[in-house]
Amino acid sequence: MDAAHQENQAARRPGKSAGSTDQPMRITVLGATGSIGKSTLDLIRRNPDRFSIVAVVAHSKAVELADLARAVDADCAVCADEASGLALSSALSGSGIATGAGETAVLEAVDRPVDMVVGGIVGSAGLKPTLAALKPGRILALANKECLVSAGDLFMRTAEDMGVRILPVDSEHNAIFQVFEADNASEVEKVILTASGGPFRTLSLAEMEQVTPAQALKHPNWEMGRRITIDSATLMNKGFEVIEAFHLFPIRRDQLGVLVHPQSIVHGLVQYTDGSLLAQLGAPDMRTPIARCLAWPERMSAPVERLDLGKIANLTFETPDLGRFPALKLAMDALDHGSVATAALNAADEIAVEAFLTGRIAFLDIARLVGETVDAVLQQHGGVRFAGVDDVLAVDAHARALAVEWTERRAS
Ligand SMILES: NC(=O)C1=CN([C@@H]2O[C@H](COP(=O)(O)OP(=O)(O)OC[C@H]3O[C@@H](n4cnc5c(N)ncnc54)[C@H](OP(=O)(O)O)[C@@H]3O)[C@@H](O)[C@H]2O)C=CC1
Ligand SMILES: CC(=O)[C@@H](O)[C@H](O)COP(=O)(O)O
Ligand SMILES: [Mn+2]
Repeated sequence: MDAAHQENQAARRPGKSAGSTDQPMRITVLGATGSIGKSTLDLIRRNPDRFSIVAVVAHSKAVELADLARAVDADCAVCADEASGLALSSALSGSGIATGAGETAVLEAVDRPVDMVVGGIVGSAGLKPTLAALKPGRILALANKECLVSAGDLFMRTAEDMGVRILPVDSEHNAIFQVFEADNASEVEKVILTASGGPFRTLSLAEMEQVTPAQALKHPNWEMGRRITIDSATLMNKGFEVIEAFHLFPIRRDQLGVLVHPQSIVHGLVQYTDGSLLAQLGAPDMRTPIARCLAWPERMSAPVERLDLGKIANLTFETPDLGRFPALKLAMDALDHGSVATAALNAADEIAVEAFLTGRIAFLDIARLVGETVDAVLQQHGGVRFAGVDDVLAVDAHARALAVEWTERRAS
């Protein structure tokens, strides 16, 4: 390559991104000890000039959080669990890293000035801190999909009021984000989320009656936390993702579709009125969508496997079977019923997944429990409109109580 060509190439290279300004981009990571949190911190550690970590937040894994905080030289580390505060402060004593524990400490950590917050807490426990992260001038890289399932309208309204840009971390939504042409939104016909189908994709309902937590925790393609892994096995995760997509993109409910794609290589697709179907492909490694968010609107290098499509050879697609995977239908129906139903859906599912993992209910009971709980909550709170987070948490608490009763009846 001659010098003039090199100069030309360099001139075409984008100079700065949200993360490559003169000052490093300041980031807070919620759910730092989880699968999303650790993938995020891995990318950040590889780019110390580009990013600096302000706060890392977890629930109770104090020692692990302390190690991560040291590794990225965070300003502060916080456990949401009050009782883990002592373990955290001793693990970080002498490090110069500030520590805290409990809900107020989490909200104070979220309040520290940053450019981006990565929302990687699991479940509706993430709702308050992630809502609190919505402050003017920030970007929210959102993985915690339960925020949108529990409180999508409220969450998106707050983000809009605050002028916060939400970048989707969830692989399907990140894929769609990458191929969704905002300028041609009115020409979008369909948005398609792919689903691996989970470990029980080919099992009959009778066979699924017998499956164990250990089998359900073996996702065919992704390494993830326990809750989302079980949700993938029931396809509730895909139902949540339909709700998530409805809130994230300017589309109607009837434009959303799900396609089972066992290889998890094609993550999401957008179909346009001219017949074009645009897709994003990548190895099943969350560092690709996370990197897309961290570097947005540019790109950055990510240490993920490169696809060799010649070797992969076959990409296959199937229509989801709602008879064998009723959780997907429950979620789509909940979206049609509105906010109360989706909040109850998430809360009931959190209880159901935990009950399954601890051997108190069977795998197929998850959808039974969730369906009956959503119906019962709708009967009582059907017409409620969420004005604030406390309204959401009231429905969430009611659904949890009913779901616990369901589990107890099952066990007796
Ligand atoms: N893993 C993945 O590949 C993907 C995940 N997502 C979504 O991202 C979110 C995180 O998933 P994942 O990383 O797999 O989950 P993990 O179970 O691996 O991690 C959950 C994280 O949340 C923290 N946490 C739990 N409860 C609280 C709380 N009350 N306050 C503060 N922190 C809390 C945990 O802390 P501690 O370790 O101390 O308990 C941990 O850091 C979920 O919403 C999931 O649906 C979306 C797409 C892909
Ligand atoms: C990695 C990710 O985004 C998960 O949400 C993943 O999609 C789960 O796999 P399923 O497609 O099996 O739900
Ligand atoms: Mn996903």
